[in-house]
Amino acid sequence: MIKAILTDIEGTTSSLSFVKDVLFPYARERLPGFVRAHGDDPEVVRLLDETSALGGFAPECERAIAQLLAWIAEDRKAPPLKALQGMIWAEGYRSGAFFGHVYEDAARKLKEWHAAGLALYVFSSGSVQAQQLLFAHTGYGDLTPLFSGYFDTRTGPKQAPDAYRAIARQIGLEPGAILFLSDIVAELDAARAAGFATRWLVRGPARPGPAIHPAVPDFDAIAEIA
Ligand SMILES: CSCCC(=O)C(=O)COP(=O)(O)O
Ligand SMILES: [Mg+2]
Repeated sequence: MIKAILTDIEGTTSSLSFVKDVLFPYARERLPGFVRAHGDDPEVVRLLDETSALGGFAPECERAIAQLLAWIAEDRKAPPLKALQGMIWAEGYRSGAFFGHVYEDAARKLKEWHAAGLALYVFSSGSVQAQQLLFAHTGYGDLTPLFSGYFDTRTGPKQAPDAYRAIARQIGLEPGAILFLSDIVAELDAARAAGFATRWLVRGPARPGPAIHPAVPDFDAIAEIA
């Protein structure tokens, strides 16, 4: 019996286009200026040091900026990049430059599932701060009260079964009691290998895929949960 739902964001609760065409360019344009302006912020210094360590070079601000921009270009889900993007998006949400996009069916079903007693969690490559910002600033209001917790790649890569095992331990449920929702089959494979139930979100035209992950066009089609 499903007791908790763990959901991906990009392509699942929210559109690919919002992340790729709104959030990513906003952070890319502001990242060099943000890092230079916050060079004495201990958290930014820590993230730049982590960038240098991951990149294999001695700590140096301009070198770290170049590394971060290279990771953006290849959409590398490096934790210090994702953390800095979240810090930059905070200003975008605060100033009203954009809202957090959430599909209508996702917002409605998340509210229904929460009201029915299911525990809701998020697992995204975006930092926990970025996840909370997105759900706090949606067109359907602040959805953060619906969620019991957030996980990012500091728990582990989304395509690694161990990340889902760690999440199940932290949630305190057997993996089989957790349903994972994602648009990416490799993520669903990892969750399934850890024992999670899965649904494959295929928003837009239907695509052939593995029967082990039932395909659904939206959250309304996940009817048997609640
Ligand atoms: C928290 S919104 C930004 C999502 C993000 O940064 C990203 O890389 C996409 O991650 P997801 O795991 O949600 O596909
Ligand atoms: Mg996704």
